[in-house]
Amino acid sequence: MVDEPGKKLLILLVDDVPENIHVLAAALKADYRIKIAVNGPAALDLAQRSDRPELILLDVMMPGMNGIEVMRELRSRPATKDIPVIFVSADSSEQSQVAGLDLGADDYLTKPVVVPVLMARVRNILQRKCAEAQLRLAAHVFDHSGEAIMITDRNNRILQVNPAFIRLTGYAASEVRGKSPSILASGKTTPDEYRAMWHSINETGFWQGEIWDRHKDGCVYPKLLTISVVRSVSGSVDYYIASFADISAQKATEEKIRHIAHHDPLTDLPNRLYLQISLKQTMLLVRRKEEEAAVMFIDLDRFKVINDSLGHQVGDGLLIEVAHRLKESVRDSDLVVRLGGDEFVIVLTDKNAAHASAHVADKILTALSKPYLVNGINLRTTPSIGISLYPHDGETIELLMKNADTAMYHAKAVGRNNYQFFRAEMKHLTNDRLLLEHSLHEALEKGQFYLHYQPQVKSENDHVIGLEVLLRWEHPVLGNVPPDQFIPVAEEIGLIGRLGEWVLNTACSQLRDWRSQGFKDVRIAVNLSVQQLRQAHLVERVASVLRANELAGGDLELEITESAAMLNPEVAIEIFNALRNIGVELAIDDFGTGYSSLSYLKLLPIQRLKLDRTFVKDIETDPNDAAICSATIALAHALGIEVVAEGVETEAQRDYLLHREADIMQGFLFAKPMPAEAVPVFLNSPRAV
Ligand SMILES: Nc1nc2c(ncn2[C@@H]2O[C@H](COP(=O)(O)O[C@H]3[C@@H](O)[C@H](n4cnc5c(=O)[nH]c(N)nc54)O[C@@H]3COP(=O)(O)O)[C@@H](O)[C@H]2O)c(=O)[nH]1
Repeated sequence: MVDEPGKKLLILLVDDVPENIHVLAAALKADYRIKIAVNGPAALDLAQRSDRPELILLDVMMPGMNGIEVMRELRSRPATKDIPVIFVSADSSEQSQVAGLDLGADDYLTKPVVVPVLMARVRNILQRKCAEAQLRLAAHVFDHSGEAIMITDRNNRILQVNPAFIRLTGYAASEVRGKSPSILASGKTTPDEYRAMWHSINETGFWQGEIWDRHKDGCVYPKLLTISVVRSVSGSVDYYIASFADISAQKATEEKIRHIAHHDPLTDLPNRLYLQISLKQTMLLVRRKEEEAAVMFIDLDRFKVINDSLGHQVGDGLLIEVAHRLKESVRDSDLVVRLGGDEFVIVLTDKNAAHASAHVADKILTALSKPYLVNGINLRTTPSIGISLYPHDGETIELLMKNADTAMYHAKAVGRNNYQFFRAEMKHLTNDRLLLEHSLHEALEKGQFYLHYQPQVKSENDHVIGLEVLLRWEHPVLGNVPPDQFIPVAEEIGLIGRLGEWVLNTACSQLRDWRSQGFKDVRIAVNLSVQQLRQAHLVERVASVLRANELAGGDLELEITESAAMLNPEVAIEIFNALRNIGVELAIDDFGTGYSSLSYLKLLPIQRLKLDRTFVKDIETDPNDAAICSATIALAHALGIEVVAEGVETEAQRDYLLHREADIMQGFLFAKPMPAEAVPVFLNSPRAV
């Protein structure tokens, strides 16, 4: 029975004498609702209805079923057994009062009733029942609460704990009773935090917050704890009531959300947002410790080419492995971030950040240049690294990042696969790169490209058997931009496909012209980029250009660099075979600078290997280069392939290569690349015959 505010309690009056009923009702009706029964069966019926009485005033002597029998019935029925009953009887003997109370009556009144006594007894019983009901409710809440509850005395010794406490902490009630709650402490919540907690409890009588406790099994867990003080009427502390819940799951969810917000989903490295937050803290810390910080901007060389030609899955796999190698190259305390795409940033601190970052950059260059195996495909990539130092190169995050980025562009511009520290004079470089990209986009439409042709001669007689087609770009402001500079950019911005097609069309149409002038025996050698190799319908396009210019397949040689062919050798073999089927000749360019698998090399249906000019250059002075040249020629011949030696500049080089039986030679010794109109003159010259 719990008091419902605003609703009067119901009392059932049971008496067979109307005058008695009248007296009782008159006394009670102002404060209570009244129901009346004039016999035992009617009383039992009313007592178990849904609108159950909170108290029954029961006459003992009634005809038929007397009060004692009614009482017995009430106590035997579950619905009525707890309803308080006051016997009202004319029998004032002690014996009869005891008998009534023994039966379970709550009180005994004798007739004639004295109204104030009646009122006081009724009030007392109802108040007691109400308090009992509230205690029962509180006990139920205590026992069944999902939150752990712990009651401690004024000395903060545990008095009572509920079942949820036992479940949550792992301790039985008997193990904690009489002990301090510090038995639950983990050591993770600091003394300062506890001091603040007690300050609030003592000052306000209340505290709520998160602390870390230790389960009996040793596990440390976070809990949300509420402590309130119970004071006596005089104001002194009687009890502390602590309730708490394990918030591990909530904390884990919060942590997961924080992690997602601060990390890159592909590599699980911290992201740009995290970098911003962390770099700010690093700068403060470095200042305090009088140290320095280095921001290293890392970009993978030609990543776009790999991604576009081998697909995003392979690109993603490569980025995951790069992230792993970067982590391996630095200390745990250093920060490795993926900004997006193929851009990574490392932040490290040191007394001498320049020295430390140079050391790390060397490690990264070595680690990232090692071969990768992604989805069964062997890959290679290299990084270009730009480094800015704090506070020397900038006092803000934006400036440090910008300067590291500029230094990275410089590293690309000076040949990739290296690192550069930021220098003020590099600033113009970023603008140059943007200008280059922008200019490249419109160069084709504006007719700024043209071709040069470099003769290839038969070693034994210097007869010109081919002309390598070399792309040139004359920009009105930038002047002559070397292909080494603009071709990688054209690849990165996705322009190389269109550009390559223009080269093929122009060169084939030029050969047709020369053919019509009577030059029947030279073929042209056109460079093909890795992205063109993956172009849809490449073979059909080549066939169609040849047809359009009335050329045979053998009039055209396609040169593919060793690294492009080995990027995905299976695909290269398939495309090469298709090109061979239309009669096109095939050469592997820059041989020796990439990483060839011999098992794949022998499967490629190629006619020529072009020995890179870096080996030819020092052929007379460097025994290693000489050995590579000899070995390459021997290998090619063993596979039935001809060798074109590139970059032959001196008679001595020529003699050496002739002696080693290089089949074809190309280089400034014979002719520099020349414009189309110079070619007929050269072909007609006595040397070229
Ligand atoms: N995908 C395409 N790549 C192309 C195309 N046109 C050129 N290229 C590639 O650009 C790289 C640089 O070429 P380039 O500056 O034209 O240099 C060529 C020759 O001028 C140079 N060479 C030739 N003989 C000598 C020599 O005796 N000494 C010397 N120092 N340099 C010499 O070599 C370059 C030709 O090299 P290769 O192609 O490896 O035979 C270069 O990688 C070109 O391939 C194009 O249309 N598409």
